[in-house]
Amino acid sequence: MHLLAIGTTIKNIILKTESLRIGYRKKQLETVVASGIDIDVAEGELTAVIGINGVGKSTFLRTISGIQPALLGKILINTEAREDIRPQQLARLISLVLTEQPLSKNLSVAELVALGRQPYTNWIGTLSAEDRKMVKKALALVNIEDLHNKKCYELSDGQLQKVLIARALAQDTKMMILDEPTSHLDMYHKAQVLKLLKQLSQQTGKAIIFATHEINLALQLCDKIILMKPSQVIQDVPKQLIQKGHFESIFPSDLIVFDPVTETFRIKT
Ligand SMILES: Nc1ncnc2c1ncn2[C@@H]1O[C@H](COP(=O)(O)OP(=O)(O)OP(=O)(O)O)[C@@H](O)[C@H]1O
Repeated sequence: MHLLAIGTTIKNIILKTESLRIGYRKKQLETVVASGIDIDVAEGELTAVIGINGVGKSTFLRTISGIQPALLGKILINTEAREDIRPQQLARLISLVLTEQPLSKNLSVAELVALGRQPYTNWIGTLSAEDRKMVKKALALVNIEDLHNKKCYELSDGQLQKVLIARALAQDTKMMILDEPTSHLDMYHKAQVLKLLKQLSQQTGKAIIFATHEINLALQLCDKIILMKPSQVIQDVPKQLIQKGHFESIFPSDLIVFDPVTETFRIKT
């Protein structure tokens, strides 16, 4: 078992990558998006993946979650090589919340959240008492019990995002991966959803990894940050990344600057 010492606490490592290279392969042609990725994520940790548009955040999340193959290197999930894990077992280890995923908005909230139980139900999808209990618990954790009978087409973007998070919780996995969970949300609801992820990582012990453009919020809330730059991918705690000056060079400096004192980006005047 891989363990990580954080202060005096020892935590299980849920995800580890070694010399990982990600990108796309078409016939003989390999397009490398990022390489030399060495990261680890432990239980109960909230980790943000940040970086400019097109740097490879979604490609990274799709690769670690098994939607697309790695070009090179290792991905260990709960100490097992990802390619050795059968799809059914992977679905019990990783839940995914993707943007723009096709979903039937004709379903009620409870029905959509119940889809998270698919890795556990029989082939006709009959819910057991345990499945129903997990759906109820997921709705309660996200604090949306009052929505359970609503149709998904009746929900606001913020409510729908919470329903998708509840579906991932109902899947009862060690790790939850979200790609831009706060896109389309206003400032208040962005903060609300990210705060919810923080609480869930602490309450449930899940490792939660999400891609985001909300750097200011991620710096305040996350245990760790995976910073993707065109030349390298670095993982560290927010304080260390700030102290080492990594945020000063993320964006071209003509428009916005990072203020290490307030730990926020500002428009250049
Ligand atoms: N299916 C694909 N085939 C080939 N190249 C792709 C494919 N999908 C994405 N890319 C390329 O991979 C690179 C990384 O894209 P990716 O979507 O992972 O970036 P991102 O950091 O998530 O971007 P954004 O912040 O804009 O969502 C880009 O150059 C993109 O054009």
